[in-house]
Amino acid sequence: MLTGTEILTTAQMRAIESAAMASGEVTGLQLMERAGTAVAGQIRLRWPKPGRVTVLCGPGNNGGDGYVIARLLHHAGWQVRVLGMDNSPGADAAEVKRQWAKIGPILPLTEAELRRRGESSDVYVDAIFGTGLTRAPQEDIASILLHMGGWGGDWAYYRPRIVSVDCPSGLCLDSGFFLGQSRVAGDLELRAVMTVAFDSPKPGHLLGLGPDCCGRLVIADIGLAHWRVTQRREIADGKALEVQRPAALTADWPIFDIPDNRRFALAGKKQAEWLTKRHATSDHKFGHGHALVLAGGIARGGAARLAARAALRVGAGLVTLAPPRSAMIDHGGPPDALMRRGIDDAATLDDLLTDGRITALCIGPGCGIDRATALLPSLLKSKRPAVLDADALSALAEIGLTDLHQGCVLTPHLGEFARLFPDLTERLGEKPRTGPAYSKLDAAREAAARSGAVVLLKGPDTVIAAPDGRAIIHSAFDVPWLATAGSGDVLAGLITGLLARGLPPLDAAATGAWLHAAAARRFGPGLIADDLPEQIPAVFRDLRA
Ligand SMILES: NC(=O)C1=CN([C@@H]2O[C@H](COP(=O)(O)OP(=O)(O)OC[C@H]3O[C@@H](n4cnc5c(N)ncnc54)[C@H](O)[C@@H]3O)[C@@H](O)[C@H]2O)[C@@H](O)CC1
Ligand SMILES: [K+]
Repeated sequence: MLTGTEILTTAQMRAIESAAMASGEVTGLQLMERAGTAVAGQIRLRWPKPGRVTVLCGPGNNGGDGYVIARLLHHAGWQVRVLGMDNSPGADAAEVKRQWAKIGPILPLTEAELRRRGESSDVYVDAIFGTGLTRAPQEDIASILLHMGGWGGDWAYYRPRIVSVDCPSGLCLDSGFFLGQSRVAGDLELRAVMTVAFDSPKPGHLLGLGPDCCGRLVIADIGLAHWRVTQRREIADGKALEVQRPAALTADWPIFDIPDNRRFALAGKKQAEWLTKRHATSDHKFGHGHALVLAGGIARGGAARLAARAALRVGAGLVTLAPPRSAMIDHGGPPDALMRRGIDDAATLDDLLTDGRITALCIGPGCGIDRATALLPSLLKSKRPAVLDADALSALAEIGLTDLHQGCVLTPHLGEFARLFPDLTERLGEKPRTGPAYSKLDAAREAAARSGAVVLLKGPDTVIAAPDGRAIIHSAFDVPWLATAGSGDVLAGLITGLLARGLPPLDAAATGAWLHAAAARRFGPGLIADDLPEQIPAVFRDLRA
């Protein structure tokens, strides 16, 4: 598989930091100095004219970064006010706290102090909690965070400039949820205009409420790459994660600014590029695969035709639409490039699947649950790569997961996922109280391991997981207009077309998700699902340019 950008859990990040410090080549204090320097540098880049800044420092090393930032901004001419805690932090944070104390006072970290009249600031640096958050904030800190959360709801046209160090405090960086708060967005999550995190993105920057609350995400290199590479082989579960991001960057949505100008490789995008350039092993249409899309009865044609059209557009050599014979007339609409074949029952499907040139199947969109239930056993028995979507997922919830195989891609939204994996959904719905909180990534991985299939769990934060533990996060919070009727049918068709062309299931799912969002991004608001397949040629053309 082509590699994308690695993301690290908080435990993995700690392991890398420990390895770096144990090597004797770098100290914790140096890392803290680099982290603080990166944040102060980003603040000065964004707001070159020194102003008034309040730095809120928590009890641990995140707070330590805050004291470094306070000192550096002070030396750069900013008027700095520091709010901190009366605790004994670790040696590194204690040292930078001492250094700050020689420059200025440390006022109490309380809501009253934060709100003191006449003390408003141009920028607030949130260095309260980072990767060390283990439980919901309490008392004074909870009320500060709640107060700052109230500064920036969705409809606030002026967001005070909160810059978060590593993450908005209270956010669990493994799950993207705020500990002690509901998983649904409210008005009280702390929303930063910019978050500067270190070395690699964490799952919480990309999942759940993270993308909205982090604001612009800057990943600062603090010199840990060497240990990341060596530790990668040793990371306990050995499972690399990858991340994709929108190609078109929009302000205040996740952006990865890499100080050393490394390019972030995008798993799905790289594969899409490869698809546009690859030399087919054969110029014959069968060299590009043959996808079979099982359709439903009368008046259910649209969904399957959307999927079939997407499979054609993504480059499957042939696509056959297979409704029951009685509904053939209803499925006669465009595109004319589609072939049609009536399939009434499992025996006819068995017959058809003796043709080895059919390289991928799609079942679910507009299929009807009864028909999906009747045809699924034949489809699964054929061991052919297949996308199971919509009605096929409901059917699967009835007949069980036992016959799934590695060539299957399940594409549930959260509701369908709940029918298939009720226990995982229940865990995903619980209020997160302790970190690391159970995440969408955990749920998708468990579902893939349990079912033996690739699971693509939809949403603006789509998670794609394979049974062997590999996982990909595809964040597309910038295209809310993709949530439109029929959009999922198109995604199923894109993945089917890519499977038909021979992509392995995890790659096909990741590339399909990437193309799907890229098509929506290229069209813009006002999109209906019919527009999506029509954008695919333009997306491919852009990739070739
Ligand atoms: N470890 C390192 O080498 C580096 C760490 N860095 C910074 O250090 C941060 C991690 O530091 P820490 O591990 O000290 O953790 P944090 O500073 O994120 O957490 C602070 C401390 O608060 C305690 N705590 C957790 N939840 C709490 C709650 N609800 N109420 C009260 N106390 C709570 C924890 O036990 C922890 O000791 C990173 O996010 C990053 O900002 C950077 O300086 C770069 C280098
Ligand atoms: K923070």
